[in-house]
Amino acid sequence: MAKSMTLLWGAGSPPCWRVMITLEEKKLQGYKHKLLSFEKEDHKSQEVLQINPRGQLPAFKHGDDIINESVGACLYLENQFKSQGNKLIPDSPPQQALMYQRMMEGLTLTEKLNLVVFYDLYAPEGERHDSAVKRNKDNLVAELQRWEGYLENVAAGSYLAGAFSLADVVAFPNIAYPFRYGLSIGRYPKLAKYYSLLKDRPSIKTTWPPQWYQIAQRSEILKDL
Ligand SMILES: N[C@@H](CCC(=O)N[C@@H](CS)C(=O)NCC(=O)O)C(=O)O
Repeated sequence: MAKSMTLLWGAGSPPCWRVMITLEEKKLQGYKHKLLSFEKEDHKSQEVLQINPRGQLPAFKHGDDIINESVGACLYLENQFKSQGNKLIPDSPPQQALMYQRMMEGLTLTEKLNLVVFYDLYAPEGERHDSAVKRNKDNLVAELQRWEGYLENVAAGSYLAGAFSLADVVAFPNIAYPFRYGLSIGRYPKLAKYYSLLKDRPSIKTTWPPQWYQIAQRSEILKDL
């Protein structure tokens, strides 16, 4: 079954990582995959555009069915392979509600993080403002503190919505990311604990971005948050 799946991915991309974690959790090893380079603009190649006309990664298909949006792909895989591997959507209404809530909030975290880390990419020279940099940083601090608060209320050794779920699949890459950019363990102890709980989970360890092994910390851009 996995053999009929193709994933074009970029190393360190949180959306790609989500899909890869889900494929591992659902025991779908053996899917075709190709690591592409953002630096070489591989994501704008015909090979990607044929699957993802936005020229973004992930580009994912199962047979002839294309589902590129990372959260959509995770939901698709869970729904298609419900009884295979780990169950990623809880049944009980309160846990399911919390799971969907945190899963979708994970996208807000992505957005706020990207606005700080990739500001220079989004705003061309001449259109950059110190006030925007400050506002984006303040928004990210508020968002990270919100997640710190969520984890404050989570039982020790537990995940975002009870058992490991799609909420963790979607949010974890965006929690790992800030630490790679120097986020303070001291100021965000709950996030740091959650990060260290999940980093050794087999599905996460196996899919760890290859270049992160070479350079553990990319920069210190988030160290003062
Ligand atoms: N909403 C998409 C976002 C995908 C996305 O932003 N991918 C980035 C890599 S992290 C990308 O390909 N960026 C290159 C570009 O937009 O040109 C998803 O969640 O799958």
